[in-house]
Amino acid sequence: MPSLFDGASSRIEAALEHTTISDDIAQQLAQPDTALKVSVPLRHDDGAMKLYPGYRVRYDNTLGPSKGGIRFHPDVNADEVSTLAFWMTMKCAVLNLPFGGGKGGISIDPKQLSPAEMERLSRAYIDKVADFIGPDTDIPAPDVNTNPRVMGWMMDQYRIINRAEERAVITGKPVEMGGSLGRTTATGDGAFHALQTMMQRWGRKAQGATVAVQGFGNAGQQFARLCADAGYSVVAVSDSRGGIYDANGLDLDAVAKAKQSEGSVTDAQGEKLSNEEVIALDVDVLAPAALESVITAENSADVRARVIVEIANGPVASEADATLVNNGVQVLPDILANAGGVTVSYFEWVQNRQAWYWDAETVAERLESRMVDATQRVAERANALDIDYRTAAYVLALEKLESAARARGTSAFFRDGA
Ligand SMILES: NC(=O)C1=CN([C@@H]2O[C@H](COP(=O)(O)OP(=O)(O)OC[C@H]3O[C@@H](n4cnc5c(N)ncnc54)[C@H](OP(=O)(O)O)[C@@H]3O)[C@@H](O)[C@H]2O)C=CC1
Ligand SMILES: O=C(O)CCC(=O)C(=O)O
Repeated sequence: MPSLFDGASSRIEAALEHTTISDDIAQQLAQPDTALKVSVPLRHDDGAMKLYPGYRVRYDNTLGPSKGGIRFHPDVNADEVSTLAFWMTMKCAVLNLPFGGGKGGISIDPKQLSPAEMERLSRAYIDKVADFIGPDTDIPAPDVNTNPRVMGWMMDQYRIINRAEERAVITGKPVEMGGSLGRTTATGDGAFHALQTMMQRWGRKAQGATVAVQGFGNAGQQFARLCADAGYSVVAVSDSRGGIYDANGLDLDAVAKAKQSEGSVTDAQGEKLSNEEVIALDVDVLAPAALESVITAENSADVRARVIVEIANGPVASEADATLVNNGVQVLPDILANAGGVTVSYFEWVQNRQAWYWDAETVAERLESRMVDATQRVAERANALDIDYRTAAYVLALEKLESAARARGTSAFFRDGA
């Protein structure tokens, strides 16, 4: 099996077959521009001191400062962080955001930490990466197992180190600290706009269409709620402990309550099923909203959904692409479908720099407009070239990056006006 990174970058090769741009850009994107590995010290509540591996990668800065979340998870490693930073590069390019791609993380199980340990860990991470990040160089944000509270601690630590408040250094902060309204729901909101835009193009109706969502966190939960409100029937949801199913549609308020009070969706009413079974459900829309590579060469033929909305980053391994395309499964790719989060992060950065804050309606309208525009551009390019949506999104991203690299003129690949 190829590494996560090799699998991800193979999509560039596929896209280059459908565009006339120089493959110099593929060379430029073959590895991260800068990668930092640190040891993050944490004094546990019982007095024990342990060191955890931490990472921050600035993948490519052609379009602007690198941008991307910070993940706390036991599986975080250098290959994963680089891959996530690569996807951020492509995502920001598809959305026409003035950012390159970055990502960070710590290899740790945050579920074993008290709130005080989480705060010390978040501050210790910033102690290690403070010289590497900045509002004009690299701007972190939340990802799996990190949230506005963690971003607030991190921004505060950056203030302590620099002896100056710098709100635009981190996005996804609490609103009280300069966070944008609408950032918490933005990833789910954006995925929903991408789906609705495509449904309209296909002439398909939401009413009664069935949806399964794997992952009931920040992004998955909001997407599920919007789908239910729009008339879809959300028949299955899952989290790290497994899933639940109801052919008549789940009561999402009850599911959220069970998740909040008991820690898992599996504590709500519904037939129990495994995460593997969620992937194979006969539904109209499958939304993987948890981790990478849940649809692989092994299980891709089991997918019965008509549409996959990639809310997670990299939920479909590259080896599964061909089977899904051949089986007529329409995949709305991660670098489009989950771009709502970074888009509102961009809005937050703009608001921080102007010290001028937008109301919730303005954020929502601008997010919808950007998501609809990007989805239409991807769909139109896919139709024009008779290719799948993922390849079309990569074509758009590569063209954007290539023309920016040429305009910049500083890249080794584009010297002398070549
Ligand atoms: N937050 C954001 O703004 C953005 C997030 N994304 C991507 O969306 C995905 C989810 O992120 P986010 O919602 O923020 O993260 P959260 O930490 O809020 O939620 C993650 C969810 O995934 C579940 N999960 C973890 N492992 C598994 C597993 N093995 N099988 C099934 N479910 C699992 C978790 O379960 P449990 O609750 O039990 O831990 C949780 O419900 C990630 O891929 C992330 O990179 C993409 C763009 C932006
Ligand atoms: O909001 C951001 O800057 C990045 C969010 C993120 O990590 C992602 O889109 O995967």
